[in-house]
Order: sequence, then C-alpha cells, then structure tokens
Amino acid sequence: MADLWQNAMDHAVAAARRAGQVRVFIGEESVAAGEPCILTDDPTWIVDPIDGTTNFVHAGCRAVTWYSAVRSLLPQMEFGVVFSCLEDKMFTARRGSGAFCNGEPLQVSGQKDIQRSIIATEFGSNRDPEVVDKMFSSLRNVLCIPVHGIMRGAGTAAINMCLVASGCVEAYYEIGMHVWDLAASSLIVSEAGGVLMDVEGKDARASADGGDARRGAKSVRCACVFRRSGRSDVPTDRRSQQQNHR
Ligand SMILES: O=P([O-])([O-])O[C@@H]1[C@@H](O)[C@H](O)[C@@H](O)[C@H](O)[C@@H]1O
Ligand SMILES: [Mg+2]
Repeated sequence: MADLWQNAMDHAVAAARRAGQVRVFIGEESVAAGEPCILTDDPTWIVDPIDGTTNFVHAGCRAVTWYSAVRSLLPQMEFGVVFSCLEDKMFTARRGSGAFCNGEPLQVSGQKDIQRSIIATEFGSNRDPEVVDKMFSSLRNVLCIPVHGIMRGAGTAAINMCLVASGCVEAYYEIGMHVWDLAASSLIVSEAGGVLMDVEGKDARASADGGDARRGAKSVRCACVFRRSGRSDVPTDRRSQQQNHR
C-alpha cells in the first residue's frame, strides 16, 4: 500500500512540476514520513492521492479518490480537484468561479430545516475507547436533534464534502481531519454555496501552530460542518464559470 501511495504521490508531484511554478508539496504520507507540514505564502500543492484508504484496501468499495489542491494557500485556495475514480466523477472548483462535477455546476442543498436534513460523518481510524465514546456521544446528540436522514459516510472526507457541494447531504462533520483531507474539497463546497466552520460555528481554517513563525498546518482540530452559506454571489453564469475552468 505504501508503495502504491508513493507512486501516486510521485505521479502528482511530477505533474505539478511539469505545470511549473509550484515548489512546495504537502501530502498525507510525506508528512507521516516526517516531512514538514508548514503552510507558507509560497504556492503549494496539498495532495492526498488516495483518500479513502480503507475503501481502497477493501477493493471494490466506492469513493476512492485522487485528490489535489493546487496553490492552496489556506484560506486563499486557488483551485481544488477531487476525482472519484470508481464513479468517474471529477469535482473541480476555482476561487470565485463556481464548482462543477464533470462540467455540471454544483449547488449545496437549499434545505434549511435540520430535522429534514441528512448529516454525514466518519468514524476515523482512532479506536481508543475514550475517543470512540466521544464520537458516539456526538453521534447521539446529532441523531437526537432529530435529523431526518441516517448518517452516511463515503469513507473519504473529500467525497463526503463533494456530496455536500452536490446537495446530496446537507452537512458533514468530522473531528480531527487533516489539511490534506479537506483543502481542495473545502473550496468545492464554498464555491457551491456552502461554508466550512468549526464546532463553535466560526470560520474553520487549518489550525495554525501558534509557536511557529510561519503558519504551521496541523490537523484541523474541529468538526467541519457545512450548511448553506446563504451566499447569493455563487456565480450562476455557466459560460463564464466554464471559461474560468479551462
Ligand atoms: O486516510 P485517508 O483515507 O486518506 O483519509 C480518510 C479521511 O478522508 C476520512 O475523513 C477519515 O475518517 C479516515 O479515517 C481517513 O483519515
Ligand atoms: Mg485522506
């Protein structure tokens, strides 16, 4: 698995280098291998070449995604791309130009009543009983709102967020996601009219490392909940959006 991931990462890095300009890469396993995870003002790729590793290992499950965010200066994301290869769906977004799935514009759900909403979440990979207890108490609180739909998770944060952007589910939350899990898809959600926020309802960002002079991108220490931002400025002129995507 690690070789496969490294090949995928090498492939993404080579493609980015061919495109020029970008010198800095942040990837899930490169950080796990000890490389720095520092967001600076340099144009940066944040890449998770296989998001949904568990799905991938259990071959045949849905929503294994190749995922790269170009020039992702959080919060100044420029581009986001999520490819769901088993569904052959390419989700894309460019800042200020809308979000698309295979060229079709995306718009978050218009549902405003949480009791008529479907909420997605994931249970991560931490099986520490204390963490699991916390996860299930959050799940209980959400279910007992009560929400309308059952909780669904695709096994990958990127696809769950694209489901929000597509209006398939109204919100997605997860505690402890990493910057590479959400960089590109947060732009796809916001360009489709949704918002990224933390458990206090504030604008969520990759949590900076206060002690580091440069912004250190640690894992996002919060749930990322998406709901309609009430934005009216989501560009609806498809032609200009598509022009911006070329
Ligand atoms: O590891 P990976 O498949 O790239 O990323 C996955 C995330 O997308 C998901 O949100 C989380 O619940 C999983 O535990 C895993 O971290
Ligand atoms: Mg991931």
